[in-house]
Amino acid sequence: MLNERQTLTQSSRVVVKIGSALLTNDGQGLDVAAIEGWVAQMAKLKEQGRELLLVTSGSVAEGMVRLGWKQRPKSVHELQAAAAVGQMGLIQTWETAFKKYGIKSAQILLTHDDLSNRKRYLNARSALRTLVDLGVVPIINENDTVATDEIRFGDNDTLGALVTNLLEVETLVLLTDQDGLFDADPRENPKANLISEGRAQDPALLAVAGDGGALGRGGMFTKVRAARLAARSGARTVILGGRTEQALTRLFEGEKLGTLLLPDDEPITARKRWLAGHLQEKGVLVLDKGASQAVQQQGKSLLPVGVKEVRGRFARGELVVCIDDSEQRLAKGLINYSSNEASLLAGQPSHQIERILGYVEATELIHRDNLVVIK
Ligand SMILES: Nc1ncnc2c1ncn2[C@@H]1O[C@H](COP(=O)(O)OP(=O)(O)O)[C@@H](O)[C@H]1O
Ligand SMILES: N[C@@H](CCC(=O)OP(=O)(O)O)C(=O)O
Repeated sequence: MLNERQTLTQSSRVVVKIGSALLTNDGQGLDVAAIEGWVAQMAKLKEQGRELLLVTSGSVAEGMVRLGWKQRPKSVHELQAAAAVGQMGLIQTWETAFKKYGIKSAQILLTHDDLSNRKRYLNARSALRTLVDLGVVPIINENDTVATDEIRFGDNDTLGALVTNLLEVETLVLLTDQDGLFDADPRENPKANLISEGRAQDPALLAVAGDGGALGRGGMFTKVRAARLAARSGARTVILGGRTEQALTRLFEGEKLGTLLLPDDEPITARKRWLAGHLQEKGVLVLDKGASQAVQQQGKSLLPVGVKEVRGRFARGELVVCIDDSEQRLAKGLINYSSNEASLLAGQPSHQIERILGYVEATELIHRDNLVVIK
């Protein structure tokens, strides 16, 4: 049996989130040398065959420096202005650093709403999946020009967890300016001890996690909360000191660094619960024998050709139930087409989708990653 740290080394898809405190040397402007150091490590992780997504903060902090503002503004419109100015420098710095290793990167700006609205959820998911499949590193930040709550609280930890849920990521790494979660805030109590491992859902952890510093950040509280959210899709979270030499590469070699927060459930169980618990069933698809077997026994995606009937009204991204012709419930999943579109596509081979609808959203009605079999 592998221990938890060894299991970590086998992560094939990883989200690395880097906070403002680290990126900007506590508000002094972007720390380009440090950024180059993390990119060198991420390039190694990629060489090891891992897929990587980066969630980066720092747009507001960098914008403040560029605009000559000494203090983080309070008003949302000024925060948005700072973010818009700073995001330019942030993305340029990352892109230049990744380019040195021949790694392509892409800018993705998201709001939390994008990930709770079902249709936009699927859109964000397929765009990010495509980038990752192409070997591109998505560089994700909040879309601060349209976000108001997020920018006020300055919390990219939650965004990191939502991206983790979105793409079945195994490990979320929250890089920060402390070596991990301590049993008290080390800025206030120098004798505080590092917590090396815990369960994300442990309420005692939230109790010791304090808030952030002068840049108006979420601190450890939002990190533990993010770990809980990530655990909902079975992911583990590591809160890791970004200033420690080669922290990222050493972590994925199995070294006991940072705070590892574990999910209670296996990824599959967690994902099932997530799909089942958070969404209402909006429609029913009646499958023919071939499709029933493919979905239930072979874990395949559901193609339109195997659907005999579509019931109910639903939009792209909503949850539908698949049943066989004796009304037995087989599976449920997030559908790629609305009920009107699905009715037109039922019974048709996938290569006809474009002729019928005029466009192709996906070749399958429900992708197997978004499908959970009912036992
Ligand atoms: N129990 C704790 N253990 C470690 N750090 C803590 C704890 N409670 C509060 N903190 C504070 O959280 C800060 C990190 O959070 P934050 O400033 O939001 O960073 P980031 O920009 O990386 O998200 C640390 O600098 C630390 O002072
Ligand atoms: N999206 C904004 C705010 C995000 C933020 O500050 O988060 P964090 O530093 O990770 O707690 C930014 O890039 O500055």
